[in-house]
Formats: sequence, C-alpha cells, structure tokens
Amino acid sequence: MLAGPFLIGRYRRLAASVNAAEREAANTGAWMGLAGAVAGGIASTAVWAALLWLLASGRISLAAGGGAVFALQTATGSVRGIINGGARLVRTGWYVQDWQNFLDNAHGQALTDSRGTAPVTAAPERFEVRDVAYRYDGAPKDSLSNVSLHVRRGEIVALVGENGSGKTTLSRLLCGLLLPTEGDVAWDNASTADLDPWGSWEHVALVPQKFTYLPLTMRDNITFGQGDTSDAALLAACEASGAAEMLPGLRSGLNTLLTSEWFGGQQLSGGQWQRLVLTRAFHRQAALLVMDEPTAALDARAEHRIFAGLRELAKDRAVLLITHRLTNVAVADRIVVLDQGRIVQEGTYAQLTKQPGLFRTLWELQRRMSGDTP
Ligand SMILES: Nc1ncnc2c1ncn2[C@@H]1O[C@H](COP(=O)(O)OP(=O)(O)OP(=O)(O)O)[C@@H](O)[C@H]1O
Repeated sequence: MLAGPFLIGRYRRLAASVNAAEREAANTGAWMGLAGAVAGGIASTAVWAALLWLLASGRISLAAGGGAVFALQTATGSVRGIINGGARLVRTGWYVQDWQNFLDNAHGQALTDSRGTAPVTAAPERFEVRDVAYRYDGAPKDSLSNVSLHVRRGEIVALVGENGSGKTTLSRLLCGLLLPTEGDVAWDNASTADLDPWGSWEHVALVPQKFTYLPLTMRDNITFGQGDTSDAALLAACEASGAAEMLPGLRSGLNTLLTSEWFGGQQLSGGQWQRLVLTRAFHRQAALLVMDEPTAALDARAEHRIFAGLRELAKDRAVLLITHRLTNVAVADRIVVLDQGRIVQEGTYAQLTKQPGLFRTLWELQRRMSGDTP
C-alpha cells in the first residue's frame, strides 16, 4: 500500500472515533437538557398551580400573588444565570486543566536533575567518566553499566558499537547533558553534577546525530549561541568543514537566509546542512568536541576532508568521535568498543583489527561489503 491511502485510512478511522465520541457527548447533553427541562417544567407547573390555588382559595391577596409572581420570575432568571455560569466554569476548568497538564509536561522537558552552580573558570584539560551507570526515566534497564573512559585535550577517542549500545548516551554524559544514575563524570576532577551547566556547555561543541534546521542566515546558523565573531574565524571554520565550497552558490554568501519559504532564501541539501553543523562545532573554540556520526550525510570527498583535518582540530581539543564507519577510526588515538551498555574492548586501530573480538568482526563485515577482502 502507498503512504497516501495508508494515511487517509488512518485519518478516517481516527475521524470516525472522534465523531462517535462527539455524537455520544451531544446525545448525553441532549438527554440531560431534556431531563432538566422536564424537571424544570414540572417544578414550574407545580409552583404556578400552587400559586393559583392560593389565590383562588383566597389564602393570599391579589397584591401578594402579584409580588410572588414577580419574585418567581426574578428568582428563575437568577437560578438560570447561576446554572449557566456554573456550566461555563466547569468547561473553562477543563481547558485550564489541559493547559496545566501541558505546562507540567513542558516543565518535565527542562533540566530536572539537581545541578550545581560552581563556575568553570578555565577550559578543562581532561574529561572523565568513572564507573557510570545510566538509566533513562521509565526505562526497564540501564543503558550503560560500569563504564569508565577519559579523553584529554590533544587526544581523539573513538566510540564504536552496534545500534543501541549506548554511544550517544555516553557522549551526553561526558558533555554534562545528562548526569549519571551511578558513578561520576569529572572535568578536571570537578563533578559535572556540581558545575553550573550553562557555564560548562560553553566548553563543549557538539555535532549531534540529529540536527535542527534553523531558518536563519548561514552566518547566524554557524554562530548560533556564540555571539559576534570575525569573518576570518567563520571562513576558517567553513574551510575545515567543507562549507566554504557552498558559499559561491549562495546568493548573499554568509548572509543568505537558509530557507526557501522566505523571500530571498535558499534551501540546502542534507549533506550541506551537515557541513554547516560541523562548521558551527568547529567555529566554537571548545575544549571538548563531540561528533556523533558527523559524516553520515557527506559525500566521499567531504568525509575524507573531515577525517584528514581531525588531527589538526584535536591539537587543542579533546575529541570524542562516534561513527559506524570503522575504517575512519584509524585516526583515533584510542578506540572504545561498547556492547549493550558495557565496554568490551579498548585499544588502537592496529591492535583491535588484529585481535579477535567485536571490533574485528564488524570491521571485517564492512570490508567485505566494500569489497576490500575476498
Ligand atoms: N531518550 C531515551 N529514553 C529512553 N531510552 C533511551 C533514550 N535514548 C536512548 N535510549 C535507550 O538507550 C540505549 C542506548 O541508546 P543510544 O542512543 O545511546 O545508543 P547508540 O549506541 O548511540 O545507538 P545508535 O548507534 O543507533 O545511534 C538504547 O537501548 C535506547 O533504546
């Protein structure tokens, strides 16, 4: 089945259930209205009959009867007003409750871990994860167990492993985006739990696996959250990422708006966006550079440029590289292999390609697929 008919079918099913719920609510409302009207009618008839009987039997005077009619009409209007007001209040209460639920949910998305306030006064030299375990909220099991790893400035550490083995989670812990459930993450011996998170993140540049497309100019997209900067620094970062090659094709160079929905804007391809995201990370002079699948959308030449330039970038940065392309990790000083949330191997490329283990198994598979081995 094609996606169009599938979505229309799904929409029809949902619309039918919404319609059924609305019909039921309208029915219930109509029956309740009818019951109220009947009860109200019986009560009014009884009151008016009683009044007439009192008048007819001379138990009350005509003046008192007129006063009673006036009082009844006023009271009926007031009671109707009170009932309608009450119903409106209940309906508004439901909306307010929905809004409150939305706000509570939004609040739940914010940083909820208890965080410290200690400032990070100098760019850290060493980033370390010590015996950590991590379990996501509501998850049935730990995503990481007993993991220890360190990376210092000037060093490239590669993190490899199969899907779901915990690489991204570990990188988030190292950046201080998450705090461990057990164990500690330390930047120069200061625990990330004690550090002011916003101050810490100034020292981190992250190339995430999934990146956001910002409908801003190329310049703003690169310097996003980094303040004003010189064109020379911007262009150097563009050179390192390969984004410089895109500039001649952009109508207003760095000032081109990167969305085709607005006048004068231009849209980038997936790989061009990835170059831009790399530029943003390279441009930030951060002590820790984390790259999570940084070349997944790049062509071969662009990918080669990134890995060939990585050593230069790592001169003054600690680099954590996550990738599934195992030949690329030859550039790393150390390779850490994760399997189901645990470190199962650690070593250099030369060591891991020789010794039996998960790394060599995956590496051989990739080589076979690319026709490097018979
Ligand atoms: N936000 C989350 N909430 C709950 N569980 C999560 C969340 N993110 C990841 N996980 C779980 O944690 C485990 C590790 O996920 P992680 O994204 O760290 O793996 P990965 O090695 O980076 O995978 P991949 O190679 O596919 O990117 C997985 O079992 C995943 O289901």
